[in-house]
Amino acid sequence: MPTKVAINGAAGRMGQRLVALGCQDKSLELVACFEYSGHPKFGQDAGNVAGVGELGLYLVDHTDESYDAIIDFSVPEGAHAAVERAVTAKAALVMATTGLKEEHKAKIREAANVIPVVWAPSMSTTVNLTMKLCEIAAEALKDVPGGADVEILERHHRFKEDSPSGTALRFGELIANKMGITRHIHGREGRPGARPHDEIAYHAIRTGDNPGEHTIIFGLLGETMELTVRASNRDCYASGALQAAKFAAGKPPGLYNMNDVLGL
Ligand SMILES: NC(=O)C1=CN([C@@H]2O[C@H](COP(=O)(O)OP(=O)(O)OC[C@H]3O[C@@H](n4cnc5c(N)ncnc54)[C@H](O)[C@@H]3O)[C@@H](O)[C@H]2O)C=CC1
Ligand SMILES: O=C(O)C1=N[C@H](C(=O)O)C[C@H](O)C1
Repeated sequence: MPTKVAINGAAGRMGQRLVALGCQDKSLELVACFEYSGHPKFGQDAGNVAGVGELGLYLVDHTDESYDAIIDFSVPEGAHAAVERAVTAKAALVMATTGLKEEHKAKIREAANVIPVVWAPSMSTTVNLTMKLCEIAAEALKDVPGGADVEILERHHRFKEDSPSGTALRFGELIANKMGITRHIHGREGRPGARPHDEIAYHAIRTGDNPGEHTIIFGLLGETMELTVRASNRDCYASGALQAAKFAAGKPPGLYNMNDVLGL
Protein backbone atom coordinates (compact mmCIF):
# COMPACT_ATOMS: atom_id res chain seq x y z
CA MET A 1 0.00 0.00 0.00
CA PRO A 2 1.43 3.44 -0.89
CA THR A 3 2.05 5.89 1.93
CA LYS A 4 -0.61 8.62 1.82
CA VAL A 5 1.10 12.01 2.12
CA ALA A 6 -0.16 15.56 2.64
CA ILE A 7 2.05 18.59 1.98
CA ASN A 8 1.79 21.81 3.98
CA GLY A 9 3.14 24.82 2.05
CA ALA A 10 2.56 23.06 -1.28
CA ALA A 11 2.96 26.16 -3.49
CA GLY A 12 6.27 27.16 -1.95
CA ARG A 13 9.75 26.63 -3.35
CA MET A 14 10.07 23.36 -1.45
CA GLY A 15 6.39 22.44 -1.71
CA GLN A 16 6.57 22.51 -5.48
CA ARG A 17 9.53 20.10 -5.49
CA LEU A 18 7.69 17.78 -3.10
CA VAL A 19 4.72 17.72 -5.49
CA ALA A 20 7.00 17.18 -8.50
CA LEU A 21 8.95 14.30 -6.94
CA GLY A 22 6.09 12.87 -4.90
CA CYS A 23 3.79 12.41 -7.88
CA GLN A 24 6.46 10.26 -9.57
CA ASP A 25 7.02 7.99 -6.54
CA LYS A 26 4.78 4.89 -6.80
CA SER A 27 5.35 4.11 -3.11
CA LEU A 28 3.60 7.37 -2.24
CA GLU A 29 0.16 8.83 -2.88
CA LEU A 30 -0.17 12.61 -2.60
CA VAL A 31 -3.65 13.14 -1.16
CA ALA A 32 -3.67 16.77 0.00
CA CYS A 33 -1.77 19.97 -0.85
CA PHE A 34 -2.37 22.53 1.87
CA GLU A 35 -1.67 26.21 1.34
CA TYR A 36 -2.32 29.56 2.98
CA SER A 37 -5.78 30.67 1.84
CA GLY A 38 -4.34 34.10 0.96
CA HIS A 39 -1.78 32.64 -1.45
CA PRO A 40 -2.31 34.03 -4.98
CA LYS A 41 -2.45 30.49 -6.41
CA PHE A 42 -4.80 29.12 -3.74
CA GLY A 43 -7.36 26.80 -5.37
CA GLN A 44 -5.19 26.09 -8.40
CA ASP A 45 -4.02 22.62 -9.41
CA ALA A 46 -0.87 21.84 -7.41
CA GLY A 47 0.65 19.96 -10.34
CA ASN A 48 0.27 22.94 -12.65
CA VAL A 49 1.79 25.23 -9.98
CA ALA A 50 4.72 22.82 -9.61
CA GLY A 51 5.15 22.69 -13.39
CA VAL A 52 4.39 18.97 -13.79
CA GLY A 53 0.92 19.27 -15.31
CA GLU A 54 -2.53 18.71 -13.88
CA LEU A 55 -2.73 16.26 -10.99
CA GLY A 56 -6.32 16.86 -9.92
CA LEU A 57 -4.92 17.93 -6.53
CA TYR A 58 -5.73 21.51 -5.58
CA LEU A 59 -4.17 24.02 -3.21
CA VAL A 60 -6.60 23.90 -0.29
CA ASP A 61 -6.75 24.60 3.44
CA HIS A 62 -8.97 21.62 4.28
CA THR A 63 -9.43 18.01 3.20
CA ASP A 64 -11.65 15.07 4.14
CA GLU A 65 -8.97 12.71 2.82
CA SER A 66 -7.05 10.64 5.37
CA TYR A 67 -3.27 10.60 5.23
CA ASP A 68 -0.44 8.68 6.89
CA ALA A 69 2.00 11.59 7.04
CA ILE A 70 2.09 15.34 6.57
CA ILE A 71 5.25 17.15 5.46
CA ASP A 72 5.65 20.79 6.50
CA PHE A 73 7.82 23.21 4.55
CA SER A 74 6.07 26.48 5.31
CA VAL A 75 6.55 29.30 7.84
CA PRO A 76 6.36 29.22 11.66
CA GLU A 77 2.61 29.89 11.67
CA GLY A 78 2.15 27.22 9.03
CA ALA A 79 4.21 24.79 11.07
CA HIS A 80 1.88 25.43 14.01
CA ALA A 81 -1.06 24.54 11.76
CA ALA A 82 0.71 21.45 10.46
CA VAL A 83 1.23 20.12 13.98
CA GLU A 84 -2.47 20.54 14.70
CA ARG A 85 -3.41 18.86 11.41
CA ALA A 86 -1.09 15.91 12.15
CA VAL A 87 -2.37 15.39 15.70
CA THR A 88 -6.00 15.63 14.59
CA ALA A 89 -5.40 13.23 11.70
CA LYS A 90 -3.28 10.90 13.90
CA ALA A 91 -0.69 11.15 11.12
CA ALA A 92 3.08 11.24 11.22
CA LEU A 93 4.62 14.70 10.96
CA VAL A 94 7.76 15.58 8.97
CA MET A 95 8.77 19.02 10.28
CA ALA A 96 11.20 20.84 7.99
CA THR A 97 10.32 24.50 8.62
CA THR A 98 13.02 26.56 10.33
CA GLY A 99 13.04 29.89 12.15
CA LEU A 100 10.58 28.52 14.69
CA LYS A 101 9.91 30.28 17.98
CA GLU A 102 10.21 28.40 21.28
CA GLU A 103 6.41 28.10 21.50
CA HIS A 104 6.33 26.30 18.14
CA LYS A 105 9.19 24.00 19.18
CA ALA A 106 7.40 23.15 22.43
CA LYS A 107 4.24 22.27 20.48
CA ILE A 108 6.22 19.91 18.23
CA ARG A 109 7.81 18.17 21.24
CA GLU A 110 4.37 17.82 22.84
CA ALA A 111 2.93 16.35 19.63
CA ALA A 112 5.70 13.73 19.62
CA ASN A 113 4.03 12.23 22.71
CA VAL A 114 1.08 11.15 20.57
CA ILE A 115 2.37 10.94 16.95
CA PRO A 116 5.70 10.10 15.26
CA VAL A 117 7.60 13.27 14.34
CA VAL A 118 10.70 13.50 12.12
CA TRP A 119 12.16 16.95 12.82
CA ALA A 120 15.27 18.24 11.04
CA PRO A 121 16.49 21.61 9.78
CA SER A 122 17.89 19.83 6.73
CA MET A 123 16.62 16.67 5.06
CA SER A 124 19.77 16.46 2.92
CA THR A 125 21.79 13.25 3.19
CA THR A 126 25.18 14.99 2.86
CA VAL A 127 24.26 17.70 5.38
CA ASN A 128 23.30 15.11 8.00
CA LEU A 129 26.45 13.11 7.24
CA THR A 130 28.54 16.30 7.57
CA MET A 131 26.92 16.87 10.97
CA LYS A 132 28.28 13.48 12.04
CA LEU A 133 31.74 14.39 10.68
CA CYS A 134 31.65 17.69 12.58
CA GLU A 135 30.85 15.89 15.81
CA ILE A 136 33.89 13.65 15.27
CA ALA A 137 36.06 16.70 14.55
CA ALA A 138 34.74 18.63 17.56
CA GLU A 139 35.43 15.71 19.89
CA ALA A 140 38.95 15.32 18.47
CA LEU A 141 39.76 19.05 18.67
CA LYS A 142 38.08 20.08 21.91
CA ASP A 143 41.37 20.06 23.89
CA VAL A 144 43.84 20.66 21.07
CA PRO A 145 46.83 22.78 22.21
CA GLY A 146 46.18 26.45 21.35
CA GLY A 147 42.48 25.79 20.97
CA ALA A 148 40.21 25.41 17.93
CA ASP A 149 38.10 28.34 16.79
CA VAL A 150 34.78 27.35 15.22
CA GLU A 151 33.01 29.60 12.73
CA ILE A 152 29.99 28.66 10.62
CA LEU A 153 29.33 30.27 7.24
CA GLU A 154 26.04 29.67 5.47
CA ARG A 155 24.92 30.89 2.06
CA HIS A 156 21.30 30.96 0.84
CA HIS A 157 19.09 32.57 -1.78
CA ARG A 158 17.96 36.16 -1.39
CA PHE A 159 14.38 35.08 -0.51
CA LYS A 160 15.24 33.24 2.69
CA GLU A 161 13.37 34.90 5.58
CA ASP A 162 15.18 33.48 8.60
CA SER A 163 18.84 33.86 9.58
CA PRO A 164 21.05 32.14 10.31
CA SER A 165 19.79 28.93 8.78
CA GLY A 166 18.32 26.27 11.00
CA THR A 167 21.02 23.97 9.68
CA ALA A 168 23.80 26.36 10.75
CA LEU A 169 22.28 26.60 14.22
CA ARG A 170 22.11 22.80 14.44
CA PHE A 171 25.75 22.46 13.34
CA GLY A 172 26.64 24.93 16.09
CA GLU A 173 24.58 23.11 18.71
CA LEU A 174 26.16 19.73 17.92
CA ILE A 175 29.70 21.15 17.94
CA ALA A 176 29.11 23.22 21.10
CA ASN A 177 27.82 20.13 22.92
CA LYS A 178 31.01 18.23 22.07
CA MET A 179 33.41 21.12 22.85
CA GLY A 180 31.67 22.60 25.89
CA ILE A 181 31.18 25.94 24.10
CA THR A 182 28.55 28.25 25.56
CA ARG A 183 28.75 31.48 23.54
CA HIS A 184 27.04 31.78 20.15
CA ILE A 185 27.47 35.11 18.32
CA HIS A 186 26.16 36.36 14.99
CA GLY A 187 28.62 38.42 12.95
CA ARG A 188 31.04 40.94 14.41
CA GLU A 189 31.42 44.73 14.25
CA GLY A 190 33.19 47.55 16.11
CA ARG A 191 36.15 46.51 18.29
CA PRO A 192 35.11 43.30 19.97
CA GLY A 193 38.73 42.54 20.84
CA ALA A 194 40.52 39.18 20.49
CA ARG A 195 38.23 36.22 19.89
CA PRO A 196 37.60 34.07 22.99
CA HIS A 197 37.93 30.28 22.52
CA ASP A 198 34.53 29.29 23.85
CA GLU A 199 32.59 30.98 21.09
CA ILE A 200 30.95 29.88 17.85
CA ALA A 201 30.27 32.65 15.30
CA TYR A 202 27.66 32.43 12.54
CA HIS A 203 27.81 34.34 9.26
CA ALA A 204 24.87 34.38 6.88
CA ILE A 205 25.23 35.29 3.21
CA ARG A 206 22.07 35.97 1.19
CA THR A 207 22.65 36.19 -2.55
CA GLY A 208 20.92 35.09 -5.76
CA ASP A 209 19.23 31.70 -5.84
CA ASN A 210 21.66 29.62 -3.77
CA PRO A 211 19.68 26.55 -2.58
CA GLY A 212 21.86 26.13 0.50
CA GLU A 213 25.56 25.86 1.38
CA HIS A 214 27.28 25.47 4.74
CA THR A 215 30.98 25.71 5.62
CA ILE A 216 32.14 24.76 9.10
CA ILE A 217 35.62 26.11 9.92
CA PHE A 218 37.86 24.70 12.66
CA GLY A 219 40.73 27.19 12.97
CA LEU A 220 43.82 26.14 14.90
CA LEU A 221 47.20 27.86 15.26
CA GLY A 222 49.17 26.85 12.19
CA GLU A 223 46.38 24.95 10.42
CA THR A 224 42.70 25.09 9.51
CA MET A 225 40.07 22.45 8.60
CA GLU A 226 36.93 23.40 6.63
CA LEU A 227 33.98 21.12 5.90
CA THR A 228 31.68 22.38 3.14
CA VAL A 229 28.38 20.89 1.98
CA ARG A 230 26.32 22.46 -0.75
CA ALA A 231 23.05 21.74 -2.52
CA SER A 232 22.88 22.12 -6.31
CA ASN A 233 19.08 22.23 -6.18
CA ARG A 234 16.25 21.65 -3.69
CA ASP A 235 15.59 18.02 -4.62
CA CYS A 236 18.06 16.75 -2.01
CA TYR A 237 15.76 18.18 0.66
CA ALA A 238 12.52 17.08 -1.04
CA SER A 239 13.64 13.48 -1.56
CA GLY A 240 14.87 13.33 2.03
CA ALA A 241 11.52 14.61 3.29
CA LEU A 242 9.57 12.07 1.23
CA GLN A 243 11.84 9.33 2.58
CA ALA A 244 11.18 10.64 6.10
CA ALA A 245 7.42 10.47 5.53
CA LYS A 246 7.68 6.81 4.46
CA PHE A 247 9.92 6.09 7.47
CA ALA A 248 7.61 7.78 9.99
CA ALA A 249 4.24 6.49 8.76
CA GLY A 250 3.02 3.90 11.23
CA LYS A 251 5.94 4.37 13.65
CA PRO A 252 5.27 4.61 17.38
CA PRO A 253 4.88 8.16 18.74
CA GLY A 254 8.20 9.87 19.38
CA LEU A 255 10.76 12.39 18.15
CA TYR A 256 12.92 11.09 15.28
CA ASN A 257 15.62 12.80 13.21
CA MET A 258 17.26 12.27 9.83
CA ASN A 259 19.90 9.98 11.35
CA ASP A 260 17.03 7.61 12.15
CA VAL A 261 15.64 7.96 8.61
CA LEU A 262 19.01 7.59 6.86
CA GLY A 263 20.48 5.00 9.23
CA LEU A 264 23.48 7.28 10.01
N1 LIG B 1 14.50 20.89 6.46
C1 LIG B 1 14.91 21.09 5.20
O1 LIG B 1 15.50 20.18 4.55
C2 LIG B 1 14.62 22.38 4.52
C3 LIG B 1 13.91 23.34 5.18
N2 LIG B 1 13.53 24.47 4.54
C4 LIG B 1 12.69 25.41 5.28
O2 LIG B 1 11.37 25.26 4.80
C5 LIG B 1 10.67 26.49 4.92
C6 LIG B 1 10.04 26.83 3.59
O3 LIG B 1 11.08 27.12 2.67
P1 LIG B 1 10.65 27.57 1.18
O4 LIG B 1 9.82 26.50 0.55
O5 LIG B 1 11.86 28.07 0.50
O6 LIG B 1 9.70 28.82 1.52
P2 LIG B 1 8.52 29.45 0.66
O7 LIG B 1 8.24 30.79 1.24
O8 LIG B 1 8.83 29.33 -0.80
O9 LIG B 1 7.27 28.46 0.94
C7 LIG B 1 6.52 28.53 2.14
C8 LIG B 1 5.07 28.24 1.75
O10 LIG B 1 4.29 28.10 2.95
C9 LIG B 1 3.04 28.69 2.69
N3 LIG B 1 2.32 28.96 3.93
C10 LIG B 1 2.41 30.03 4.74
N4 LIG B 1 1.54 29.91 5.76
C11 LIG B 1 0.91 28.71 5.61
C12 LIG B 1 -0.09 28.00 6.32
N5 LIG B 1 -0.64 28.52 7.44
N6 LIG B 1 -0.48 26.79 5.88
C13 LIG B 1 0.05 26.26 4.75
N7 LIG B 1 0.99 26.89 4.00
C14 LIG B 1 1.42 28.10 4.44
C15 LIG B 1 3.39 29.95 1.89
O11 LIG B 1 2.25 30.46 1.24
C16 LIG B 1 4.44 29.39 0.94
O12 LIG B 1 3.86 28.88 -0.24
C17 LIG B 1 11.68 27.50 5.45
O13 LIG B 1 11.56 27.58 6.85
C18 LIG B 1 13.02 26.85 5.10
O14 LIG B 1 14.07 27.25 5.97
C19 LIG B 1 13.84 24.71 3.21
C20 LIG B 1 14.57 23.79 2.52
C21 LIG B 1 15.05 22.57 3.14
O1 LIG C 1 15.51 28.31 3.33
C1 LIG C 1 16.16 27.43 2.69
O2 LIG C 1 16.26 27.41 1.44
C2 LIG C 1 16.81 26.37 3.49
N1 LIG C 1 16.56 26.34 4.77
C3 LIG C 1 16.97 25.31 5.67
C4 LIG C 1 17.70 25.91 6.86
O3 LIG C 1 17.30 27.03 7.29
O4 LIG C 1 18.61 25.23 7.37
C5 LIG C 1 17.65 24.15 4.99
C6 LIG C 1 18.42 24.47 3.75
O5 LIG C 1 19.67 25.02 4.11
C7 LIG C 1 17.67 25.36 2.80
